[in-house]
Amino acid sequence: MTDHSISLPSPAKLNLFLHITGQREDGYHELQTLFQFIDICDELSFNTKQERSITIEPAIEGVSLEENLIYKAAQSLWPFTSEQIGVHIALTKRLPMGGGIGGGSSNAATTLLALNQLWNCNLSIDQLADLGRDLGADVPVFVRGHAAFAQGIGELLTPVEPKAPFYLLVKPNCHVSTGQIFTDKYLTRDTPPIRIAHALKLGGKNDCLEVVKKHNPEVDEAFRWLQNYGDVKLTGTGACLFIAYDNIEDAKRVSASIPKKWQFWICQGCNVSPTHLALNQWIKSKRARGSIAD
Ligand SMILES: C[C@](O)(CO)[C@H](O)COP(=O)(O)OP(=O)(O)OC[C@H]1O[C@@H](n2ccc(N)nc2=O)[C@H](O)[C@@H]1O
Ligand SMILES: Nc1ncnc2c1ncn2[C@@H]1O[C@H](COP(=O)(O)OP(=O)(O)OP(=O)(O)O)[C@@H](O)[C@H]1O
Repeated sequence: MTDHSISLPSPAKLNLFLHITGQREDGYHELQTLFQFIDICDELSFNTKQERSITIEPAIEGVSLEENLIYKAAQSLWPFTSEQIGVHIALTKRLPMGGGIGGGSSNAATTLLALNQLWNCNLSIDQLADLGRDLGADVPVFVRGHAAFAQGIGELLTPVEPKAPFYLLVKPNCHVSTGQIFTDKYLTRDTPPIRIAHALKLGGKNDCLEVVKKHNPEVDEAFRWLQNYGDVKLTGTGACLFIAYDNIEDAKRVSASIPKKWQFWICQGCNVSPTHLALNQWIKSKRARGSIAD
């Protein structure tokens, strides 16, 4: 890595619970959720160039360049750059899309954090989180880079330190439409609000689960299979399901018999985002080379 290039991991997140406490006039839902990162990551490599263009390789199947959240995030920083700077971004995609683990939002946040450095935009984390909010409800937590209790429509974040167990994460073979879940008239929308201390101690449930299972029989099937092996949870609006284990061997034992049709990962919760750990390392070595004043 040089002053003109950086490679960063872009992690997934889990919603350890997700309560819907109401709905606003504009249709958006008021939530309470607990975000924790996990150590499965996409990888993004950024190389600046002396022409004003943003290129991404490889393209994501089914997503045009202009729709790619990486492109949108880079574009949102244009107003804070000089005319003659651009970027080429190499993407290694590992996170499944539409699984409720926030890969697109994470990629957007990683791009904001990287280009803020490489393009010398000098924006604060608050400013980057504000830009991120316009790209997706989950972008700000990835920008801030700490596990958080979220309220409002997901934008009011309080950093927290939940336990960081191992997780068995399973992806049923289907793609859940977030819009379809949030517009279902039978969605639970009146869970009473809880306090942070309660959330950390006792956790909660995912109010989307029943509606997600109803629209996606494959989630229902995977949920019933996993129920034999622990306390199964849905992340976001799915389709991914997870079980927490204190011991990695337990996760491995269950994973050995998972039906072949479902993808799975064994991972660990992280309360600090791997993106921030790598970025701080890069800033430190840049300082050591004398390129940034303390
Ligand atoms: C449910 C979560 O996964 C929890 O982490 C996220 O809040 C959803 O994140 P996302 O997919 O990035 O969501 P967005 O792209 O911002 O919104 C997708 C759609 O979900 C609905 N939506 C989203 C967030 C929210 N608090 N209320 C909503 O009703 C809206 O219909 C919106 O059009
Ligand atoms: N860089 C990107 N990576 C993944 N998806 C992207 C990206 N850019 C745009 N998208 C679009 O965003 C959609 C949602 O992607 P994402 O991986 O964030 O879903 P998700 O895991 O369900 O997230 P969430 O929990 O935020 O709902 C994808 O189906 C895709 O059409």
